Amino acid sequence: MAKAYDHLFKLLLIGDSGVGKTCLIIRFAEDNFNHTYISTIGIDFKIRTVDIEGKKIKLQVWDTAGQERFKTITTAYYRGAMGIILVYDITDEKSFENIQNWMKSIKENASAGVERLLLGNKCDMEAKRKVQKEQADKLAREHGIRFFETSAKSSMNVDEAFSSLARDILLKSGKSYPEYRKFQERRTLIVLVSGKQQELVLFIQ
Ligand SMILES: Nc1nc2c(ncn2[C@@H]2O[C@H](COP(=O)(O)OP(=O)(O)OP(=O)(O)O)[C@@H](O)[C@H]2O)c(=O)[nH]1
Repeated sequence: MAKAYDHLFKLLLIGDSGVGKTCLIIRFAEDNFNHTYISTIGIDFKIRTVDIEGKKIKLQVWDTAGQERFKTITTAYYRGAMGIILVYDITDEKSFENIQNWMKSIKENASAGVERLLLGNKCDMEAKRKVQKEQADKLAREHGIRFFETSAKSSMNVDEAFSSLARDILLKSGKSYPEYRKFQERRTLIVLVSGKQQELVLFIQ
């Protein structure tokens, strides 16, 4: 039987508790929204397949708990992610300041070369805005990553954000390893060669 997708990309959402990570994933995967706040315990994932550049991309989107007490569990999932979405809440300045710490956590725990994306969520709450778009634009430019303001409630920019990350991963994998495009999945392992850390990339058919 033919495979239902051409590529499988694993994405991960991180950011402070309550910024809307779960709601963004539910909006993206199920086109739904709920006002009730149930804090994520540990980790969970949802799946949606999207069409990008004529390819079927299956996105496995992992949702992490923002609470500090789950940090050991959640950082263990960074290594397997090909794309990491950093989320803050535009009405919560602290969640924006903490993006620097989440960036640090990526550096310490994720694979080198992981694609990153910055999202300022809850942009439907303009009256309560605390973080200006220009501040986040500047931060994203400093880190060389894309930035969107989103609303899981109104669905503004949600599909666009996930698709742009998937497109960047697709382009990157095609550029770096053009002869391996036909393979379905890419896994990166960190191995020690003569005491030095090296990336070993496996292509799975
Ligand atoms: N107005 C508005 N509210 C939102 C939006 N996204 C999420 N919320 C609300 O914010 C609260 C927290 O959302 P969650 O998605 O559970 O937050 P989280 O980041 O997953 O939180 P943790 O699981 O604790 O890390 C809920 O009450 C949501 O209804 C949005 O775009 N706009």
